[in-house]
Amino acid sequence: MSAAPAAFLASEAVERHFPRASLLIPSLEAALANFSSGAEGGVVQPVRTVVPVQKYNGFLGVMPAYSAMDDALTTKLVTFYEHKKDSSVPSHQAIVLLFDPRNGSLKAIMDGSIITAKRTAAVSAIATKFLMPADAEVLCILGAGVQAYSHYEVFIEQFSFKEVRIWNRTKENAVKFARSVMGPVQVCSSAQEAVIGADVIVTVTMATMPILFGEWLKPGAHINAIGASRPDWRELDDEVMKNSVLYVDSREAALNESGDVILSRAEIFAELGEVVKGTKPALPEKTTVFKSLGMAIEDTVAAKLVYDSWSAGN
Ligand SMILES: NC(=O)c1ccc[n+]([C@@H]2O[C@H](COP(=O)([O-])OP(=O)(O)OC[C@H]3O[C@@H](n4cnc5c(N)ncnc54)[C@H](O)[C@@H]3O)[C@@H](O)[C@H]2O)c1
Ligand SMILES: O=C(O)[C@@H]1CCCCN1
Repeated sequence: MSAAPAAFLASEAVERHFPRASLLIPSLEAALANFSSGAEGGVVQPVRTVVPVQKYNGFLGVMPAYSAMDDALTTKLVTFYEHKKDSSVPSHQAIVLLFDPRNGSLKAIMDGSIITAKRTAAVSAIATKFLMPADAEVLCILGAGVQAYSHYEVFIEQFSFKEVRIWNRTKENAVKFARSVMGPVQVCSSAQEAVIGADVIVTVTMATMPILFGEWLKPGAHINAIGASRPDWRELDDEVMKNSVLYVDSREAALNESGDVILSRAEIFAELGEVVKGTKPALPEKTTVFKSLGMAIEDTVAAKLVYDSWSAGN
């Protein structure tokens, strides 16, 4: 006897079954809370394995996870390469493999790029909901790549900012961003100009050295720090890290992978899942950083959502 062949869900199918990042927010909140509940949360998720491909400035990440609550077993394979300006391929490419947890059979292979873009932005939206200052008016995005777009989409849907600003190292991509999204976006010529007075800041760059400096920050601002996922990479300077209350997705991952956390020696206050559960407070009146490394369990719940919708024939 052999298992039924695995389904292949290309990016169009994933997009069709996962059209909006916000659809995932309830299951992501549950997954974050379960992850931060230890053994009783039923999440098994080792820190990802990352293989450097030094010759080409690239990395291969392997991200397995099992959620007992969702009864879902996946692994994501993701490559991330420092972008060559003339490169025609995206800097991040991914697939997610979904297994039948009862017998180990492979059920589906699906595009992982859309899942990565949307689940990351949805988790940042969750962090922002808890940690942004009351009456936040100004959103600032540093970076104009894939994650900038996915964050913009879910943030505009979930919150009501009066002003959105963007800065990018290559200004023409910031201009392109401002022209292609639905609402008004102000293109800034420097990161400092974009950050000063901002209430919520999203850093979504491939920077390896700080691009956000503490001296620019409005007290009480909330920062979602999405890039710099290597132990020697930074997006935030020491002043940001030391003068903010630091939330992370996973303590273990942050202490292994985040240059911003490791090199600044900043103290981790809480995992986001602990805030969702209510065992650690959200402190929206303080300046807060949510350092996101990205967790396999987020891909697991996203892949389950896509697969369940697809197999129901929606
Ligand atoms: N935390 C998570 O869960 C998660 C998930 C996916 C991606 N990421 C990270 O988010 C970041 C953005 O990912 P993406 O898919 O949007 O990448 P992308 O390649 O689409 O965009 C990268 C952006 O960074 C800018 N950039 C590149 N090098 C820079 C530098 N040295 N200084 C300043 N800006 C620079 C580029 O101009 C571009 O706007 C990456 O660091 C990526 O690894 C995190
Ligand atoms: O969680 C993720 O999917 C990404 C992969 C690339 C590095 C940063 N984190």
